Amino acid sequence: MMLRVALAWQKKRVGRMRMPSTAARAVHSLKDENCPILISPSLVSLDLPDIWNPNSHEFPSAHKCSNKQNAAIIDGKSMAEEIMSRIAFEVKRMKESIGKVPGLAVIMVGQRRDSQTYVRNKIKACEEAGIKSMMTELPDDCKEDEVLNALSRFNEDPSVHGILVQLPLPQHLDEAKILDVLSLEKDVDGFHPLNMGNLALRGREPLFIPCTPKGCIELLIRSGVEIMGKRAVVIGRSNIVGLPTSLLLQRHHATVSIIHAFTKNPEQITCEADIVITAAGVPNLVRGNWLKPGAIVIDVGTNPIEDPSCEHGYRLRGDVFYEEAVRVASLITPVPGGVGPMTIAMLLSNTLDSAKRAYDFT
Ligand SMILES: NC(=O)C1=CN([C@@H]2O[C@H](COP(=O)(O)OP(=O)(O)OC[C@H]3O[C@@H](n4cnc5c(N)ncnc54)[C@H](OP(=O)(O)O)[C@@H]3O)[C@@H](O)[C@H]2O)C=CC1
Ligand SMILES: Nc1nc(=O)c2c([nH]1)NC[C@@H]1CN(c3ccc(C(=O)N[C@@H](CCC(=O)O)C(=O)O)cc3)C=[N+]21
Repeated sequence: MMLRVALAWQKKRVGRMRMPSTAARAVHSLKDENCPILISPSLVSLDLPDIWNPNSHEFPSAHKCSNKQNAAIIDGKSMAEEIMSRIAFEVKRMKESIGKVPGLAVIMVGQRRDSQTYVRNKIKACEEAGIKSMMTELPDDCKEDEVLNALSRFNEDPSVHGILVQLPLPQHLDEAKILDVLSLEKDVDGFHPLNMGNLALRGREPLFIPCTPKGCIELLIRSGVEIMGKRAVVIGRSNIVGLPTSLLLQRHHATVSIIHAFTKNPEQITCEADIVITAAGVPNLVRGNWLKPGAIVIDVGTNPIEDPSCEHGYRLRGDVFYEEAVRVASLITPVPGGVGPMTIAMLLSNTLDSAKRAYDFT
């Protein structure tokens, strides 16, 4: 039987037809609620692991490989919707109380189709939450100075609280130089070297945690998974996903192994993991026999596979061979509908936090 891990109240929402968006719809129902938007604890509290004890996910002891689907599906889409509703509520409260709303600026260079889709999704999510969004689009062959100028304008604009430079940038642009210029206080992606460094250093706290890793942790915690003491494997070590995910898992006291393109026998390492987070960009890389029975699998991979029968001529596939993995794992995220929507929710959450910090609004 397929189980869906989602929040029960989501199904009970009323007034679906009248409100324009999911986020706006739930604003009314949240008026009296006073709980935090995200469940993951702040990094400061992680220095005191014994005070934090979430409900623990039970790992099945028996080997459960069969033809049946065993894993519960982590419903990232509805978890993200729930978070977005709370963000929309907070944005409304901010607007009513100080007459300001958070602002997110996006810089996009070039015409990559996947980047256009992601950016469009992010801007739509901002609209739904009442966050102001701005976008600068530059041509593929633009000069580095044009990007830096756009960045400086957003750095200085007090109505902008978050800046996102959509990656990857075209080859001729120096990504490191551009990210260095991004104001630390507006780095809602968490990619600035100081934010990344502070994520890595014990006793320090970054201003922002990168959205995809933060979304992965939030998915785990919302699904009742205890991370502390678990063996985790991260596949991929990129600056935007793999590396910060492994750092964040360590902050949560997991024992972390990192697999990359030069790792020998990755399946032997993955087989020992309680939690597997994949971000390799290789469709179907992780087969069912790479997984320990009962493992928890978070699939970040979002890989387009040509398919003329689909609306856009392609469909999305994760890094995990889903049909096999679902028979071995105990919990798994789908693609689409898993990490992707959560990444966007975390971006909006970081932008809201940034605006609250800028206006000293609690
Ligand atoms: N859902 C979401 O929110 C997001 C999804 N993504 C998706 O996640 C995936 C990864 O993205 P990103 O981190 O930017 O990708 P990168 O290409 O920057 O990094 C890929 C990483 O995977 C490693 N790798 C590549 N092939 C293999 C292999 N065969 N075995 C083991 N490791 C391998 C690489 O190793 P090495 O370092 O040795 O080269 C590298 O560290 C993509 O599918 C992307 O679309 C990305 C961001 C957000
Ligand atoms: N500065 C920067 N920050 C990023 O966070 C960043 C980036 N650059 N470059 C590219 C990657 C990729 N990424 C995704 C975001 C949402 C989905 C997402 O919403 N996916 C949907 C499907 C979307 C679709 O249908 O195409 C899902 O999985 O359900 C996917 C991928 C953020 N990235």
